Amino acid sequence: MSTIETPNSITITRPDDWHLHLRDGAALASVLPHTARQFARAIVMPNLKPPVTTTVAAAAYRERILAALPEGMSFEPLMTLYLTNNTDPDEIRRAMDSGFIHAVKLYPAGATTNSDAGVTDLRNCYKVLEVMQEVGMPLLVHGEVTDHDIDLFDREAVFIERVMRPLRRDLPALSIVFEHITTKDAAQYVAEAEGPIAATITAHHLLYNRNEIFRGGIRPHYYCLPVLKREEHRLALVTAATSGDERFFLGTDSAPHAIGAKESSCGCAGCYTALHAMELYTQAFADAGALDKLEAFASFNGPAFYGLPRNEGTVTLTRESWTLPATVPMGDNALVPLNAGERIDWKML
Ligand SMILES: NC(=O)N[C@@H](CC(=O)O)C(=O)O
Ligand SMILES: [Zn+2]
Ligand SMILES: [Zn+2]
Repeated sequence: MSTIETPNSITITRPDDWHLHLRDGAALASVLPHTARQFARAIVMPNLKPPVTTTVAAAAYRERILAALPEGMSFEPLMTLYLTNNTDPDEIRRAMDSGFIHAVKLYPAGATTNSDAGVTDLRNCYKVLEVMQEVGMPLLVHGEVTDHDIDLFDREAVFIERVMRPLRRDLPALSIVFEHITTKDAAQYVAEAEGPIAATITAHHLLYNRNEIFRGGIRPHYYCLPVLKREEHRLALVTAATSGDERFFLGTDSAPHAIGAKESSCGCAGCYTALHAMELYTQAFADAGALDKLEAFASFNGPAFYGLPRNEGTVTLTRESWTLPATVPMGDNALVPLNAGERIDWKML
């Protein structure tokens, strides 16, 4: 696997997205080609309504994804199950045996979009987590506490102390991905922890701090959860992503919401980056003078953690300015991508 790198062009092994929302139905059909153009595979989040809680439901969802894939495009959905207070330990064995389910997702109840069916107390799930540890099924974590007395910007740091440390003390061999980390606390925790732990990092958390949500007015398309943090946290994430540490890998958390659900008096959380994810990551790595570290982050570290082969083939990004559309179709509605109407400096061929 060779990396051909010049300041104006980079060719890397075809990357994967280790954290993605594809939704369902007409929305799925609209957004899937964007991801399939950029990535060979993606870990598909199970927070549908109702959530994907069984192997049977995940199999049906996987078929709907494959049926929505345009002719001539190749893409492999890596399915996940949504953990609830009532998940049956036997469901984990069925999921493992399926071969197409690669992880189980923990949403603390009320933490984010479609998390109402999530876990209210992780102690309800210990039998399930023990089976996951035994069979080698990774746990993916939306790492925020939801208690109302915790400041929104502290939710991830508090999660480390209250949930992550006790969980990993009790189940030290359970593989865990700390999803979409947003703080220096989480980056440091993952870098220093013992045992099988990794983290995904989004492009928007590498490029923006929380000022972006308020630049010249309130900008709902920059609102996601966990919310953008202070500059010192962004810098820590850039350091982690570009460090070469194989525990950190790419997960866009691209999260499509119809325009009206975002531009609202109570707008949904989620940034849509599936259209231009690799361009954004390349920008972040170029800004850090670390283009030589992009391939490991985007194409090697994720498969190594999940025990999957690296992809065949390559993609090339060149330094070429283009303008993001103002909107893109989403079923018979539309969504506003991150950076809508703005110029960006890299282009995937
Ligand atoms: N990241 C988000 O802000 N939103 C995600 C849910 C999630 O990943 O927490 C969504 O499904 O819309
Ligand atoms: Zn999340
Ligand atoms: Zn997500």
